[in-house]
Amino acid sequence: MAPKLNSPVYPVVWCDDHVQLIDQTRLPGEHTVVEIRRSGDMATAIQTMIVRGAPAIGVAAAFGMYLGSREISTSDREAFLQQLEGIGKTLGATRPTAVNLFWAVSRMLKVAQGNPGSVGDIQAQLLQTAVAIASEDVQTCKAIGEHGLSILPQSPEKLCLLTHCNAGALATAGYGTALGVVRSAWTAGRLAQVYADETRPRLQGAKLTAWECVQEGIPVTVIADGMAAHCMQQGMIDLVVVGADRIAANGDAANKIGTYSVALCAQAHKIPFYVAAPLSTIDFDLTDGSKIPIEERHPSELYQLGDLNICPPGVEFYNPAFDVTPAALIAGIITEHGVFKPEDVQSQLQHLAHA
Ligand SMILES: CSC[C@@H](O)[C@@H](O)C(=O)COP(=O)(O)O
Repeated sequence: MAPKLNSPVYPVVWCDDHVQLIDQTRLPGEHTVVEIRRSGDMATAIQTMIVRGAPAIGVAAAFGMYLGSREISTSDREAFLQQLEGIGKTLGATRPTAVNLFWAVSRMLKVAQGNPGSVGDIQAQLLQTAVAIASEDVQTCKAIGEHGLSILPQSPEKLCLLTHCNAGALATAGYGTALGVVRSAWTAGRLAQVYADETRPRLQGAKLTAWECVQEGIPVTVIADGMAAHCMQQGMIDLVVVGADRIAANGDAANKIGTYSVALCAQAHKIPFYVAAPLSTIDFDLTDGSKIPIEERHPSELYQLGDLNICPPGVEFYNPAFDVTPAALIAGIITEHGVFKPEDVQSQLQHLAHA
């Protein structure tokens, strides 16, 4: 049996002089930690989804920037900053949808540009900033979890909550966004059951959300994505909470492919549909969700199940990794600053955004 990972789970950890990533491509069967010492390896780890989930990608990219800063050999400040920008571009080219990646790279670049000291001083401040981004993210997730308690429907019965993909500790620096709400509801004694959509094609729900719930002793039922509507029709779901990869200024939210269908089903059954995400996931530069870049991934994610090729030769594939749920379907966005109607996100939160 695979060794138990430490609980709570921290998927991106700074360790003396390198980063340790939990290899999420191998969970739940194997609990492997990958050591990352170079920015190029961090870019590959993000692209291949060893580390995944919007806030976790942001934290990983921040450490990638620091690792990259150590690879630059010049002591000339301007040349250093220019090369650092190039490293930011390499990291930014890995996954286009999660805005936390660009947010973290931009915060790291601003720190470097704003430091008038030597290259050594800048490198030291970059490491401090990456560590701060990671620890802030855990605190942010805990605040999201706390605010999430306020959206739980008042009922003498314990609640059944449905989620899609994995927005848990693994997808953040720790604790999770949507699963942060689940954890808080569980601790408060308000939760009966989590329904986890398996989340084709990569099965983050069946593999990662289910694994996290089992680690915490939270009752979890995995369903195939196509079963969510049926479960809602049967009255089995009280509430839907999902994460997000990028939220536009008007409250439209991109999340794992299939989230939009869940939101439509929830609307049809009058079940509240919430998005839980930190401020770093809101892209105030995009007026609406149609402008969110949607990553397309390799078709093998669709036709390969383990070593098995499940489709006949000659088939074409389309594999968008995310979809956009229109703000009109979202009851509220749970952030570290409270719960907001999608239409209020810009007016209430833009002034708080850092980078
Ligand atoms: C707190 S994580 C929110 C989202 O990043 C999550 O729901 C999701 O869609 C992750 O997609 P992934 O492709 O696994 O990186």
